[in-house]
Amino acid sequence: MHVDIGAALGEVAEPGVDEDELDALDERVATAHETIAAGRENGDFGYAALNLPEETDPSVIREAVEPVTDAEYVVTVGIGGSALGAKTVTAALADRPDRHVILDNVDPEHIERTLAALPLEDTAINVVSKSGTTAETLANFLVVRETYEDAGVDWTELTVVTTGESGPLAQLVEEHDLPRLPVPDGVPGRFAALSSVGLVPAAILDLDIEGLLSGAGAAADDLGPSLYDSPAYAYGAVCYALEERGAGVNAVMPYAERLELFAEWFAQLWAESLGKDGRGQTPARALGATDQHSQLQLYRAGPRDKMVTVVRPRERADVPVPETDHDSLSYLSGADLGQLLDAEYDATVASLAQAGRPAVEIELERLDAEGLGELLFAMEAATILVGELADIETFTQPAVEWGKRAARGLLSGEETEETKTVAERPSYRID
Ligand SMILES: O=P(O)(O)OC[C@H]1O[C@](O)(CO)[C@@H](O)[C@@H]1O
Repeated sequence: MHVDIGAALGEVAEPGVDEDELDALDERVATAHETIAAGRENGDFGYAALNLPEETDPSVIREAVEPVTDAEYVVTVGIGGSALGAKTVTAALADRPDRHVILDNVDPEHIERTLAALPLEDTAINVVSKSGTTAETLANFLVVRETYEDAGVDWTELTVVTTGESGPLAQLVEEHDLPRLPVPDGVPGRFAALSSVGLVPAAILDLDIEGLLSGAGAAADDLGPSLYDSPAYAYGAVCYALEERGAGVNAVMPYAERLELFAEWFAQLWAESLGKDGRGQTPARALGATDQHSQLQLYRAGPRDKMVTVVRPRERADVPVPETDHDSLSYLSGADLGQLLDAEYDATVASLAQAGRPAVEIELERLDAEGLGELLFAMEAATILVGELADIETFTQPAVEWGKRAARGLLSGEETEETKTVAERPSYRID
């Protein structure tokens, strides 16, 4: 994996990072790296996530899912970090990503329609919750369980659970003697893709989870005291510097359909880790080349409040564009779709630079298990670095708790501070 920051430098972009500022940043990266390395060494909360490539044992995951590896489909019941990593991995690596169905919302129509379309007897159930208490996950699991029971399908034979040792989900595991995989200690959900939290569906679909972990391990080896030698830190440091200079939005635009969900996974990682103390870049999800035809106008001619992160694999499938005798289409003849997509990528980066808008390029040799592992790990390390440079608490998400308490209170009918505030919330209806 390599990172190209050329289109984010000060002589090209506004906001931009001047080369002499990079040296000053690099000194701070060296200090931050020391903290990160010490945190990894001690297995400290959050930093421990960067030890997962070594500590995750794929054979343990394969053993736990062995009873369900002949399932045609797998349905994941989880939300946030307990779903995004898993769906990113199968979307990127599976030949048939449709075999992995995700229930990471509680929309009744969607749940009903999704379950109705699944051959339940041939669908494994992957339930994931670090806390074991998340309302959406537990509600969906109860609905899934009842749906299987109503269909006369023994869900206990098809279920694998990843959760902690306590909580209602752990109790269900005990009650029904379900196979349980642990959540890694000291790792926030959004940083847990490289563990059983993110790898169970990939193992059930027999994807290369070993390659994924070794790719992540290679990225871990790249971490060092200088941004000039570590693509992950270079990405993080430049994002931090651009945010400091007004780029409050980070539009993540992979040029590969198989990486569309990567942008969704990144959005949680970036927002929930760095959205603190009144700061934090807003991650915007886009897809190249599709969103050139929807968002690029804004990225190139809108407010100078954003940066664009483009991602591409260099190796692509070969789908030639058929010859045609239309002169106006002669420029397409002989090309293949991959060449067209890469031309679009290069043109978009150049068009942003030409308009003085900052962009950072992330390139993988190829989008295989190793490449994806490297990318996921590098983005986690970049996030942790930004947290160090911004001096914020990267690994918690206190701001999400109020809403959870309010929703729980509304459902239980309990009158709480939160439910009172909900009842009194501002309203100015226009019908
Ligand atoms: O894995 P759990 O505990 O069900 O939490 C799911 C998600 O909810 C959050 O806690 C936010 O509400 C995320 O940080 C987490 O990834």
